Amino acid sequence: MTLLSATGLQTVYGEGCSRCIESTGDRAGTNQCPHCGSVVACAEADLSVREGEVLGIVGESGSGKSSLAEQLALERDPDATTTGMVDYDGYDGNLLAVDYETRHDLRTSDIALVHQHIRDGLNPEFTGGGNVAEKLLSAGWRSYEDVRDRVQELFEATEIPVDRMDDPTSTYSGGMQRRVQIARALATDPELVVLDEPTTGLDVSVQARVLDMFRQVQREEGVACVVVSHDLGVVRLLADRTLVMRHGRIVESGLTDRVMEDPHHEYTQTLINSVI
Ligand SMILES: Nc1ncnc2c1ncn2[C@@H]1O[C@H](COP(=O)(O)OP(=O)(O)OP(=O)(O)O)[C@@H](O)[C@H]1O
Repeated sequence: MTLLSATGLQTVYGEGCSRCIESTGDRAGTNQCPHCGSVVACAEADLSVREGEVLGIVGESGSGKSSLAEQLALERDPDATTTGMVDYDGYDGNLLAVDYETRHDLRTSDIALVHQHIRDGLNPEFTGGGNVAEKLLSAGWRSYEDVRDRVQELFEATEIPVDRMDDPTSTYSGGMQRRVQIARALATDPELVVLDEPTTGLDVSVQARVLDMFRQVQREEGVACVVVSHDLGVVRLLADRTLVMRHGRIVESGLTDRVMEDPHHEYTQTLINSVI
């Protein structure tokens, strides 16, 4: 069943003009409007995410992946530069237009974002356990025992040593901090997790372990996920379906195996050839 479906997602940085959309994108070969200089980070983006599925979004740096992901994770305030329609199972109307309180509730309980940069997602001065507990407290959990038990459960699931729970997050390794971000994202049993560049800043061997852990937890929990990465290997490992972005547009989409083995778009072929 479809959990989320989005149509016409668009983020423009700058004033924008009536010619921005026609003058940018894959055919134009740029995401910058030659008439007004605004950057069309993403436009005309339609996508859907089914319950429990992993959707990958891949593309080179600047192709608009994070801008799209931020919209899906309700990170951007709706304004003239961020438009589109998001239908979310169980909610009436456009999710991008909900009031502040509903947005806060959704982000606390239903839709979680794992930020690309660890500094954006965690407070380094809090303990690792505290960073996860904070999410539970903001969702209304009040019992100290329940919070502590849940944090311990999440530490175990994400393979963080439980005996480090009360140490400051700043003393954790990069891989452990990424795991704390994931534990925090999963804390309230969300239906959708958006992971933005989950391997940024991690050594290759640590990347593999974090991705394996995430794949296992994602399957066990049955949580739907949008994974954004410039790294085809990450998307190939995690995603059931994949979207390819270029110059702010989705240029190809399909089952991940099909996209990787029989890419239709010239740009996807180049991306794949560049890593073989
Ligand atoms: N706050 C901003 N102001 C102006 N332009 C921006 C802003 N944020 C992003 N952009 C531009 O929007 C375009 C898309 O950026 P975005 O971060 O969404 O791409 P990305 O594919 O996620 O790239 P990366 O992998 O490097 O994060 C880029 O050209 C970027 O320079």
